[in-house]
Amino acid sequence: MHVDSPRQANALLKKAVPLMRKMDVAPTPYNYGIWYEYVRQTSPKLNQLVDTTIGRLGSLPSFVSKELFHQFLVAEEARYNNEHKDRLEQLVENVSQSTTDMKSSLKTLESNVAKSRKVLARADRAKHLDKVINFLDKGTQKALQDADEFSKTLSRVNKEVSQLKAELEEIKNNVDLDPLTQLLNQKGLERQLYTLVPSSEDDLSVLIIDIDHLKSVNSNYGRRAGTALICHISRVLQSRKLENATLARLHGGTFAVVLHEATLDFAIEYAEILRTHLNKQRLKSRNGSGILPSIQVSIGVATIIGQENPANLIARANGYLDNAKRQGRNRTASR
Ligand SMILES: Nc1nc2c(ncn2[C@@H]2O[C@H](COP(=O)(O)OP(=O)(O)OP(=O)(O)O)[C@@H](O)[C@H]2O)c(=O)[nH]1
Repeated sequence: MHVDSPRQANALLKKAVPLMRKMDVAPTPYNYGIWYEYVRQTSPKLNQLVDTTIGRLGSLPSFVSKELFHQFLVAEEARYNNEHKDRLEQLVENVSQSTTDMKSSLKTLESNVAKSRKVLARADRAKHLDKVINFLDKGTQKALQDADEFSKTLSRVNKEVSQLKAELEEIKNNVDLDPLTQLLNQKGLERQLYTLVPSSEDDLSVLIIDIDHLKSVNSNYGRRAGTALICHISRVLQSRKLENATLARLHGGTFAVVLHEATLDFAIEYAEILRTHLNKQRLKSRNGSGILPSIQVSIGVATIIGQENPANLIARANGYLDNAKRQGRNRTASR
């Protein structure tokens, strides 16, 4: 997957958004995703499909962009990872082997039946009846065994295919989620922001919250304690979530909170409430290495300016977070 720098993303969005407006395309995450990749010219096939659809229908209906999104964007990230590919290849190999065995077994039975028929057609058939019955009995027993084996293989394969389908479906649904906390991941957050920005009126604020000295927590108390700390903060953020807010874990110990209809002053106040609440919490380490120091986080807060694009807004909040770290950590900065 390619990751564009904020500058590149900005330039691409400047091309994509006017096109979307011209086509009267709704500002949904799917549409942003598709038109972003369209102007980026990531896949000639995608561009060709978009052009053909617009040529035929005069626009790109949302069900088409949703399908293209799953086909071209999700597919790239999630659909067929190597593990799934290997499992599918193994399945096809198993079915193919079983089918060959079954075919050869049926052929043998067919030839046994033909031979028996010939014997029964002879004048002295009475002499050979026992032999023929035995012969046919053995042949059918063998075919039944093989058919049973084949049917077992088929149901194994069927079960495995259903499981693969379910796993792929889950990957598709979770492509925007952070597996550790089930909050949105960075990509999910960006998609959300693309839908929120057009309707915001200078009142969309972003908090980037980063755990202070997570590296030391990992080395002093073990990585499990560090991960437990990440999960704990995620739970605190969820329990203190404001209505209409969006939460994400961007990476490691870094979270984002998007506040809709929140001025900069309000967002700073809310950031301070979260930070001081976290300061009062202590986590106990399970491996007996003691109680972790009080939770400290640094927070960068930015409020959207005019038609600022999401990547820029996040980059500004990250810049303010760096300022909070430089000024000594465990504080909120908005400049
Ligand atoms: N336990 C745990 N650690 C993680 C996880 N993801 C990333 N990390 C680690 O978290 C640490 C984050 O370090 P930084 O943010 O660079 O620095 P820091 O020690 O938190 O220091 P400051 O952010 O400057 O206060 C790195 O050592 C990562 O390896 C995770 O899921 N669990």
